[in-house]
Amino acid sequence: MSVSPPSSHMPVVPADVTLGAQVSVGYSHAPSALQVPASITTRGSEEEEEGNPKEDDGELTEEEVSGCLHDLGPSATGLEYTYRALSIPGRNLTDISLLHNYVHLQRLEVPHNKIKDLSCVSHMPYLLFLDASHNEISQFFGFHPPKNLKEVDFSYNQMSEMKALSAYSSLCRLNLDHNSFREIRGLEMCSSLTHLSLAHNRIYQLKGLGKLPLRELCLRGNHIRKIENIEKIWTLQTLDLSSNKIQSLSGLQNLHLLGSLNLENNMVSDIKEAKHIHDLPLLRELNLQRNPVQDEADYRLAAVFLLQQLSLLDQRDVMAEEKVSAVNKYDPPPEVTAARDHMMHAVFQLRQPQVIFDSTLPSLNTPYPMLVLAGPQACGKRELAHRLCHEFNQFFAYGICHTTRGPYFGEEDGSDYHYVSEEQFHDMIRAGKFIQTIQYAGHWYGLSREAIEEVAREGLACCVHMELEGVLSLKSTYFEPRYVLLVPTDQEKYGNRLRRRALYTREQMDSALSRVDAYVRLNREHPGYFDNVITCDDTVEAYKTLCQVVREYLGLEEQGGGDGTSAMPENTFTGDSLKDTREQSDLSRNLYGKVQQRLAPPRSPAEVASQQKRRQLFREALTGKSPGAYTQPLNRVSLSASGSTALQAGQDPAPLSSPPPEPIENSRSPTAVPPCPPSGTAWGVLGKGRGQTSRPGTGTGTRPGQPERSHGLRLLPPAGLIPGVQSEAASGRPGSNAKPVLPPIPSGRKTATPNPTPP
Ligand SMILES: Nc1ncnc2c1ncn2[C@@H]1O[C@H](COP(=O)(O)OP(=O)(O)OP(=O)(O)O)[C@@H](O)[C@H]1O
Repeated sequence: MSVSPPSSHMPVVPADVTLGAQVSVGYSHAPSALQVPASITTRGSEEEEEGNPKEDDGELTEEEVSGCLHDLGPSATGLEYTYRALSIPGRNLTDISLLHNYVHLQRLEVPHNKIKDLSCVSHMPYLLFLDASHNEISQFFGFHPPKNLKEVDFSYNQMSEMKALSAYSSLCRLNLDHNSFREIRGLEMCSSLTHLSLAHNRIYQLKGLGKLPLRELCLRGNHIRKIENIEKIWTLQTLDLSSNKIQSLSGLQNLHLLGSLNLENNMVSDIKEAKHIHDLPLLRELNLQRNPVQDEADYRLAAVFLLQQLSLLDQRDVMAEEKVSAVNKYDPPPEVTAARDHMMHAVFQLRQPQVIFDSTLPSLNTPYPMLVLAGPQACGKRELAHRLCHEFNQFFAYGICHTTRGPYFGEEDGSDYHYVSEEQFHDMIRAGKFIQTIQYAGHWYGLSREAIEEVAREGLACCVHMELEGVLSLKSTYFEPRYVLLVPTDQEKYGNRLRRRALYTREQMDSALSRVDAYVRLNREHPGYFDNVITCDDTVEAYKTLCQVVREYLGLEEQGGGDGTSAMPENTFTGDSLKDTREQSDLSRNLYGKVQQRLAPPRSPAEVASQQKRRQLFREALTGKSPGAYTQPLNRVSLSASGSTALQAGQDPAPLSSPPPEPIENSRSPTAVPPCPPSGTAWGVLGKGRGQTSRPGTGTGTRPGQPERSHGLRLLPPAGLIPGVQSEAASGRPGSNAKPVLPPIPSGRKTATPNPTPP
């Protein structure tokens, strides 16, 4: 250990004499902790030795000091070794004036005494840390400022007024808890102040903090009603405003570094206040205990939802499951919405008497063909759907959804939508009428079974447009449409289109714009989720591409056709002759099959193999030895349909071998679909088409030369008439007798064909 050279003015006191066990190594020109006159420093011990203990008059003695010095090291000037810290807690000291001699002290701790006067600190220019808490000090910083003073604890004193601390530019931490301050002031120049605590004072207003570089601010237990004047304290990380009278969290929104906020025991009553701290990315801890907001139903879930960045709420960890539940409750992602939607409709359907939707039942071979145009609102998909259905009216018809929104100008009921009241819509949900629904921009939209069935009965593929959730929900059903995503890539153009419509609020437009990302993301993360993606910044271009895509689906290019109509030059069915009927049926069956095949999503090799196997089995059954074998598969098909119907009525399904009933006039009700007659002798039965209902995009009216379809029943040529029809047709629709004998396309779909003579 190096020792300072002895001074000529003042001898160094040997340690064992002056300071007992403490080592004396110091030297200074000014009196310091170590340069204590021996005569003084030994006084206490002499008195004790004489059995004359010093009276406790609250005056600090050299002896006490010598026993409480610590932290030996180089002085601030670096010229000598000194004790740099003095700690004398809880001695009932009232007078510490003696300490003015201890100029080298860097740390002074005199808590839990009865000190009123701290003027001795004026002589400690190197003081860095001062703890004078739990005393009786009434004067705020009543000493000349030690230039480098960094930390001061004046908590539990009797101070009531703050004064300017402009000379305390090094002050980092200031604890003024449990005093009687009413106002914060004088701190503006404390350019290093990072920690300030003024808990349990009488402060009624948040002010005087200017742009202090505070990282921690505690104002617990005051009378503050409003969070104000701290928006510029961008450095703030921890804020304790508990036990005040705060109602709103407004004023916190700019504190982007805030990580912990304690508002326990305040008057926050609305969880919506969380919006003010919603965007604070680093906020991890929030305490709102003992606020009226705690009484709100689902308070915690709502808070977790609004403040998903939190890891600790009301002193309880925020679990991952809580976050998931909260998000699913308040802003379910599309897949959750869709899953719920699907579950709801599945349950409501199950609760209804079983109905056979014969035209759209899933098929062993290919599913009912559908085309779904998906994309954000106003991307043009509705218009494209209409145009497509118009141009390709031999293949597609527009599936009319139901909605609770009112018609826009020019919209007619049954054209774009069926407009229904909210009550009607919910009645339909409860009646299990919908395949899927969506709540969008405050309105309900739903695709009903009947809407699809209506199109299917006409032998057409159903074309619908919908939002993402609709797609997700539809994917859970047995329908397997082709999905075409129409996505705007030019945000400005899309925004302009939304604006031009003058139908949407600002929020709706923002929401539509923001949803574009969801489509893009889904498409990126799940390649193949959509069968085609078409950019729709330019509607004309988008339509051209869509037509191209659809032609490819339909294989119309192969047939040398340009558009849908020209693709079928032979499409001249008159209905006059059996030959015509056969040819037309063959053609339309092929076309329909094509629509079906093309619109059905591609199958995996395993699926194809399985399908072939089933076909093979079916063929074997068809070419069986017994004469009845020919008709059995179809009978079985029809029986399964009618069996369901019979079961519903509490009857036994008809046995496979029993002769099928005569075809009956079809009613609109799918339950009325009769069992199929033996295919060798009878015709398949389809439900009633839309008849004369005018519908955009589908073409209306009866073709010249065709009989008016008054009964809504369509009979088709027996499958056996055309080579290969039986197996193809029959195998196509187990569980339904309708699909194998779908009507001719296009002309046959509008009218019933005459009942041909069975072979
Ligand atoms: N059954 C449904 N399922 C899912 N989404 C649907 C359904 N029916 C309609 N939608 C979609 O709901 C959104 C709102 O429909 P609406 O007709 O009110 O909007 P719009 O302003 O006319 O826009 P668009 O021109 O896209 O139809 C549209 O994106 C539409 O495609």
